[in-house]
Amino acid sequence: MRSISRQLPISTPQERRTFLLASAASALAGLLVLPQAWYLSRAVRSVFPRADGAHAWFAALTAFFAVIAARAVLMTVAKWLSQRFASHVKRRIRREMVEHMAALGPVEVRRHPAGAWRTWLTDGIDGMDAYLASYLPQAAGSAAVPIAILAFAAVEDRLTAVILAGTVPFMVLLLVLVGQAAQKATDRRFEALERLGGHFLDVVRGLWTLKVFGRSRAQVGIIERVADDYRRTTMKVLRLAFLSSLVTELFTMVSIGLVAVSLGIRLLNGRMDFAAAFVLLLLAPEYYLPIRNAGAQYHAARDGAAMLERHREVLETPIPAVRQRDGGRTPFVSPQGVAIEFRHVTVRYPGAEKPALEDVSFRIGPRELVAVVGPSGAGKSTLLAVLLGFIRPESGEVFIGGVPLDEIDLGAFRRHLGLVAQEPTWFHATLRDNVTWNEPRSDAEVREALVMSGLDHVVERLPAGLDTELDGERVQLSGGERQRLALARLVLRRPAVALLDEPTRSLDLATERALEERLVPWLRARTSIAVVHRLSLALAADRVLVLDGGRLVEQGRPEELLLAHGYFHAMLSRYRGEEVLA
Ligand SMILES: Nc1ncnc2c1ncn2[C@@H]1O[C@H](COP(=O)(O)OP(=O)(O)OP(=O)(O)O)[C@@H](O)[C@H]1O
Repeated sequence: MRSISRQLPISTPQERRTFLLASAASALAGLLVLPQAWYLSRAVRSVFPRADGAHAWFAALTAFFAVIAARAVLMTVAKWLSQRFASHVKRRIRREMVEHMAALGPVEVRRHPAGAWRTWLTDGIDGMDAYLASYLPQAAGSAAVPIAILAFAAVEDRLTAVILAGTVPFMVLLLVLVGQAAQKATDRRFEALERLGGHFLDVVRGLWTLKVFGRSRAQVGIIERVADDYRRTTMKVLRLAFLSSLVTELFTMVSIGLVAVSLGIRLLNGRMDFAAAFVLLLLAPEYYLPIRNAGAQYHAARDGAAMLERHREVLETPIPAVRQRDGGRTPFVSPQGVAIEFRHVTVRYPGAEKPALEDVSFRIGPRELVAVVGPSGAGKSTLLAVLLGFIRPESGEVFIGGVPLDEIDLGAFRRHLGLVAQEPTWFHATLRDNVTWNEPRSDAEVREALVMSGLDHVVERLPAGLDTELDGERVQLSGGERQRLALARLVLRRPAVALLDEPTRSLDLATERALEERLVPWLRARTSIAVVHRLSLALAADRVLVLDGGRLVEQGRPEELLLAHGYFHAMLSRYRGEEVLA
């Protein structure tokens, strides 16, 4: 439980204010139980004959109801403030995680499965309510009530104070023991929930492959197993939650019983005033209430704490490329591009033995189209990831316009970049918004981009043309159409540096050739790097970089490389053979 209190998720003054107010209101509502019990005992005593008379009875009862009303108001205020605090913290945590996720970039983000991200950002954060809105404010204000009751008992009746003080350590010890077991169980349950999210996502994404390979049933079996694991861990958590409730309830009953017996005996012997005994008897359950609440809510609170741990882990993951995010240097980039230089760059993915790029050096200038070729896994996409700032080299340096990439204001540099990724994405919006990114563009500009990318033929076939909603249900784009959409985006952006990762992979040969004819002059008008498997674009490039096993094994003009009869020549011979077969 101490570990939870150490992780107060407060980071803004507003959150601190709301939390303190909520805790104060909750503590005050708790403390009012003292006058409440006091006035009730006076009212009850006044009913007996020879007591203070009707007037005192009425006054005590009025005060009792006034205190109850004040408590109700304070509890409502405390609840409202706690909810406000919870929604502030949840909103901030969600924003911080999404912002950090965006800053980490795709390479780092993939270190956690997509399903885990989904679980954290939806169920995980929403599941923090019990922790943030109930557990924390109550826990912060709860110490005040038992201390006040103990002090009151010490003044009124020493023996009751001794019983109250003496029983608490046992209850805390029992709770700590159950809590330790519950911590492991709740953490396992949270992990099972993450796994479940991941497997569901795998099935939805990979249904084609799973069906064709006859693995969909097996996958359903896996989901059943994971779901069963989640069910079992949830049941274990619930068992422990019931156990901790049972332990605290039992112990509380025994302790209250002890207080009642000691008070009763002395009352019978006439050694104690009725009102004093009655008020202490009323206060005894309130004394144990915070511990009972802690026991009952511990498992829910642990879920919130587990989510907070994930939040901290994500925020502590260092952002790969950018050493200085704000106030970085801005290289001069002209519309014709910028000089990009790799000097002895070696890149290793976390945990990988072999580097993905090894001692790679080259230089590209403005108005130059460079094709990067090489077998699968050679490090071509990694080269682009380095340039985009998604992964940081282990050694060596990258210079943009003479400025080291590490010192660059990456946000400003990325505004000059355009990218056609290997698997282009589309968003739930109209085709026009997908091409323009919602930026105001003239019809002529959009038209030019459509023609250049070959997307115009696709638009003609769509029911509402450019205003067709891409919703994934009625209108879906094929792989080649998505690629053309990405190219249209690139052309419309007019970047100084164009990066393309297999831009024509899903296109048929005729479409590819037609596209290249239009695209190559455009690419040559800026700094362009195109990763290609299909080598016709490489033949049209100003220069070719050949990667193999992470090393830059050849570079030069395509005609020079062909004459050298090296890697590129061999690749081209194979490629031509495949093309003839195709
Ligand atoms: N996120 C990653 N984590 C760990 N290793 C990775 C990661 N991405 C790529 N690799 C490894 O780095 C090496 C280079 O991968 P990269 O994707 O750059 O190759 P590529 O030349 O683009 O391949 P392809 O042509 O198949 O796309 C490969 O061995 C790959 O397994």
